[in-house]
Amino acid sequence: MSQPYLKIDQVGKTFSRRGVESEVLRDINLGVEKGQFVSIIGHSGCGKSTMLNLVAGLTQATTGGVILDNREVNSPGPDRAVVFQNHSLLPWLSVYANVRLAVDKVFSGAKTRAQRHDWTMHNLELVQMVHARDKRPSEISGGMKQRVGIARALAMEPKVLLLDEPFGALDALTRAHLQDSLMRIHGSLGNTVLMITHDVDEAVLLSDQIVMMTNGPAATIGEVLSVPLPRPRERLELAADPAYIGARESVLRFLYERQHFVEAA
Ligand SMILES: Nc1ncnc2c1ncn2[C@@H]1O[C@H](COP(=O)(O)OP(=O)(O)OP(=O)(O)O)[C@@H](O)[C@H]1O
Repeated sequence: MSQPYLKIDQVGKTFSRRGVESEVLRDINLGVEKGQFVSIIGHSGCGKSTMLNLVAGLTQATTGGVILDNREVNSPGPDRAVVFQNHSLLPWLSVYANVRLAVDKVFSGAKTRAQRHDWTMHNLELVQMVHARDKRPSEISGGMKQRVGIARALAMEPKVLLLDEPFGALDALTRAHLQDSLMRIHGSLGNTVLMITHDVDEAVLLSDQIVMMTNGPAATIGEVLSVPLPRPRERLELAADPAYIGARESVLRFLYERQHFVEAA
């Protein structure tokens, strides 16, 4: 059988701090096919960010490993671009320069200056941010900053886009706009995406698969739900769609019946 494009293989992660060991993840096995949009959902503190960081190469697995496109992941690299909840734009650079910096880093050998400029502008267009290209991050809204972060990540042409609650800090309307943008971009570019979210509707609307994590310590994947809704998806039409309602209910049942949130002591 052929390998999935992204494979998390029997991964376990134990942190050691001042001689105290805490097992955060155990026996994580997940395969993601090229072009799939996969969400990870689970209660706070179960280890979702740790899992994403392992794929990003920011954390090393204690056991098992991560394989992307037949190569083992051991360190961060431009083939895995991460967008965090709180934007990580450089405040002294313009919107354009923030994206251009990533473009120059990845494509300085492969594209000419003019091509790198065009590529930067193309990615700003994708997220509809060309109009603010000369602004600094402090001069634009939170939603706009996340758009720029997404443009910067897309501009690196990563093999997998890693989104750690990218819309978590935004108001509901801005969030909906950005979800629609992301769906449109995924629809046209076919990116492989791994996204952490706490929002059940967001997970169902955007995903092909929803990975549901059990509570920690030693959290693992409790269930993977396929979302069989055809694309392109329209949020208003889906609200009354039985398949959408069924998927939403499955995730809610998992989170609130099978895996109650227990507040850490
Ligand atoms: N570098 C670290 N050293 C020690 N413990 C860590 C480290 N990083 C994370 N942890 C612990 O691992 C557990 C899982 O954290 P993680 O941030 O992955 O969870 P999460 O599901 O993403 O949480 P949330 O939904 O609240 O963002 C937590 O108990 C956290 O304290």
